[in-house]
Amino acid sequence: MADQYAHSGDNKRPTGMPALRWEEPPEGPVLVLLDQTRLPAEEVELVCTDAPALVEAIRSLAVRGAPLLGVAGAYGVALAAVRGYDVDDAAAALESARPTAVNLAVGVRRAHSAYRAVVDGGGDPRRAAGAALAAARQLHQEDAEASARMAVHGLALLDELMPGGGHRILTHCNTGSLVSGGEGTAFAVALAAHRAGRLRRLWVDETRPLLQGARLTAYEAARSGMAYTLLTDNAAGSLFAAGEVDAVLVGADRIAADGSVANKVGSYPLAVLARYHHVPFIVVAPVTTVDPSTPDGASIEVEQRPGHEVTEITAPQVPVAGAEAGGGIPVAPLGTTAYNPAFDVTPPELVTAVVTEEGVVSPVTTEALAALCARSRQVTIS
Ligand SMILES: CSC[C@H]1O[C@H](OP(=O)(O)O)[C@H](O)[C@@H]1O
Repeated sequence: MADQYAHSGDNKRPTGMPALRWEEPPEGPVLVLLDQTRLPAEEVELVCTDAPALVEAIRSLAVRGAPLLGVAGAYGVALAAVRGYDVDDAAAALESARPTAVNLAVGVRRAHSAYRAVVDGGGDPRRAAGAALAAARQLHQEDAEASARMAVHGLALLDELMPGGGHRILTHCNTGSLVSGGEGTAFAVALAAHRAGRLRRLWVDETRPLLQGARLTAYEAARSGMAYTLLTDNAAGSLFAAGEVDAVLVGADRIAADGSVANKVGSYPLAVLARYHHVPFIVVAPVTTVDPSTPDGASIEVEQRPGHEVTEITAPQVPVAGAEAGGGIPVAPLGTTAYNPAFDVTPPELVTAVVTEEGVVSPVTTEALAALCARSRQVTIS
C-alpha cells in the first residue's frame, strides 16, 4: 500500500526533493517516492511499504526513467525481504511492471540474486534481506557515480563536436535527477554545459502524451537557472530548419546488442531530422541500459500504453465527471481509439554516439558495444 504526503510550501518553486529514498521509521522500512505524475504543480511523496504498491507506482509513472527504475526495483526486492513478504513473487512482479527499460530487470535481478545467494547458502532470511538492501544501496550509489561520469564524457564530446561553446541542445522527454540516483543522463550533460558556461539554450520537447518534458524537464531546468525554451514536439522540425539546433541529447531505455536504441516515442523522428540537417544525435545512458541479450531493435518489446493518455488531458487536480478511464479532460470524442506506444526504436546508423560512464561509443557498432560491456560491470540479462 502507499500513503501520500503532500508537502506544503511554495510548490511553484521546485525544491529538488530526491526522486526516491529508503527510510527506516519505527513502524518498518519504507521506500519514499516523489510522485512524478503530480509534478510540477505539487510535490507529493508516495510511501511504499510493499512491492505491489511499488509496481503500481512504476506502472503509473509515479516513479519512472530507466536508471531510476533499476534502483527502485532493487529497493522493491529489499522491501519485500525486510518486511517478510514472498521475495520471489515480489521480484517477478517488479521485473514485469514495465517491459522496455532493461534497467528495471537489471536492478531487480541484482537485489534478488543477492538475496537468493544467502538463502540458497543456508543463511537466515534476515541476513538475506540485508544482502538485498546492500545490493540496492550499491546500485543507487553506482548510478549516481555513473551520472557524474556521463556528464563529463558528454560535455567533452559536445566540445569536440562543436568547439567554442554556445551549445543549443534539443532534448526529448526527461532525463535529469528524476530518472537517476544522480543528476541524470542526457540532462546531466546539458547541466554540465550550463555550469561550464557553454550552454546557450536547452530546447525542451514537451513530449506528448504524458508531457515529461513540459512537466519535468522544465521543472529541473528552472531549478538549474539555465536558459531553456519549451516547444511542442511537432515544432522541432522547424527549429532544425532554422538552424537553431546544434545537437540532440536524449536518454535510452534499452540499447540492443546491434546499437538500436529504444527511447521515448518521438526520439526516432528527431534522429531522422538530425541526420537530414547534419546535427549530432547523441544518446546518453549508463552501461546497464545496454542489453547484450537483445540482439536488435526488432527484438525490443515496446510498451503500449492506454489510449486514454492520448484522448484525455489528465489534470489530477481537476477530476472530470464522465471522463474515460483516465479521469482526464477528453480532447477527442468519447470512444476514440488511440495508438500510444511509450517508446520507439532508433537504428544505430542514425546514432552519432552513445555516451556512457565508461566513455563514448562512436560509431555505434555491435563490436564496440560488446567491448564496452566487457570493460564494465554490466550485468548481462539472459
Ligand atoms: C534516461 S531514462 C529516461 C527515459 O525514460 C523515459 O521513459 P518514461 O518516462 O516512460 O519512463 C524516456 O524514455 C527517457 O528517455
